[in-house]
Amino acid sequence: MVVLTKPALKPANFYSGIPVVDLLEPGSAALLVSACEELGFFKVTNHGVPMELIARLEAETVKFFSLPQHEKELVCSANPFGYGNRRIGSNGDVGWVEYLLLEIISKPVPHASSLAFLREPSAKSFCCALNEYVMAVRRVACKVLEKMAEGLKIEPRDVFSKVVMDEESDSVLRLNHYPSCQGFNGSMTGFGEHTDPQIISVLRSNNTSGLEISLKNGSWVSVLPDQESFFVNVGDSLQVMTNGRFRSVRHRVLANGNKSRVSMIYFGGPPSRERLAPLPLLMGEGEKSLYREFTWCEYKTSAYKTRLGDDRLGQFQR
Ligand SMILES: C=C1C[C@]23C[C@@]1(O)CC[C@H]2[C@@]12CC[C@H](O)[C@@](C)(C(=O)O1)[C@H]2[C@@H]3C(=O)O
Ligand SMILES: O=C(O)CCC(=O)C(=O)O
Ligand SMILES: [Fe+2]
Repeated sequence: MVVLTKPALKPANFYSGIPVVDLLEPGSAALLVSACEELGFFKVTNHGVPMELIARLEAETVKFFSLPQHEKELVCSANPFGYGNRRIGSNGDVGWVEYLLLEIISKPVPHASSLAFLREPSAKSFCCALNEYVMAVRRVACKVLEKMAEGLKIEPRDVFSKVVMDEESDSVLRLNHYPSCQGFNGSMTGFGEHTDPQIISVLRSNNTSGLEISLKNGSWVSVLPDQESFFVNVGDSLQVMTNGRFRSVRHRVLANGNKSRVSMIYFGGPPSRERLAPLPLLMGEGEKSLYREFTWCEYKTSAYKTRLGDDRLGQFQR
C-alpha cells in the first residue's frame, strides 16, 4: 500500500480554446494541423464510433474496477502490463488511480492483451467489448493521422497512419479509474504531468473533469469533459517526425473530490524497429533536424527508465 502524502490541489480553470475537429467536415485538416502546432491537443467529433460500444466498454470497465481488491490483484500486476493501483510505472511515481494496461496484439486482427484473466469465460463480455473498441479507436487514430498528412500537404497520405496500422505496431490500451477523493479537502494528483511517448493518444472519458493540459506559456488549463467525443494528444514520436512542428502536449489528471473518473486511452505506437526521425518531406530548405535518429525500441527502453515528469526526448536532441 502506497501512502499519498501530497497536499490537496486546486483544479485549473476550464479552457474554452480547445479546437474541435469534426472528422466529417472537409475543411478540418487545416484546423487539425494548427491545433497540433499550438496545443498538441484537440477534440474530435463525428468519429464514427457507436456510443453503444463506448458505453459497453465503460460499463465493463466500471464492473472490473468494482471487484473486490483481492480479485483485481489476481490479474497480473502491471509490469508494465496488467492491473496497477496507485503506482505508475516502476520508477516511484504514484497517483490516485487504479488501472489496467493492455498490450494490443495486431494479428490476426487487432485485439487487446494476452492477459490470462481476459480469456476466462467470466471475462467474455469484457474481452469482446475491448476487442471491438480497439478496432474502432484505431480507425479513429488512422483517420486523424491521415488528416494530419492532408493538412500538412504531404503524400502519401498514410505516411503517419501506416506506422500505427503496421502489424508490428507497439500500441497500448489503458483503462484508468480515479476514485473520488472526498475527505482530502481538494483534489489529489491522479496522474502526474507527463508527455505520451507514442505517436498519438486517443482518449475518451466519462463526464468527470480532471484532465489538464499545459499551454505553450506553461500555464495549466482544465479540459471540459465530453463523453461523446474523443480527445487527441500529439505524442513524442510525432513531435520528432514533424521536427518539432507538432507539439507533444504535457498533461496531467487531478482526481475529483466528488465524482470518480473513468478514462480509456489508445496509444498508437510504432513497430519496435521503426526508425524515428523528422520526415524529409517536412523539412524546409536548410532546416536542421532537431533530433538524432533512433528506433522506437531504443526510445521506449529509455522512456521506461524515466520518471513520469521527466523530459524524455532531451537526450535524443541534437
Ligand atoms: C513512469 C512511467 C509510466 C510510463 C512509463 C514511465 O516510465 C514513463 C512514461 C509513462 C507512460 C505515459 C503514457 C502512457 O500512460 C504509458 C503507458 C506510456 O507508454 O508511457 C505510461 C507508462 C506506464 O504507465 O507504464
Ligand atoms: O486518464 C486520463 O484522462 C489521462 C491519463 C494519461 O494521460 C495517460 O494514461 O497517459
Ligand atoms: Fe498521458
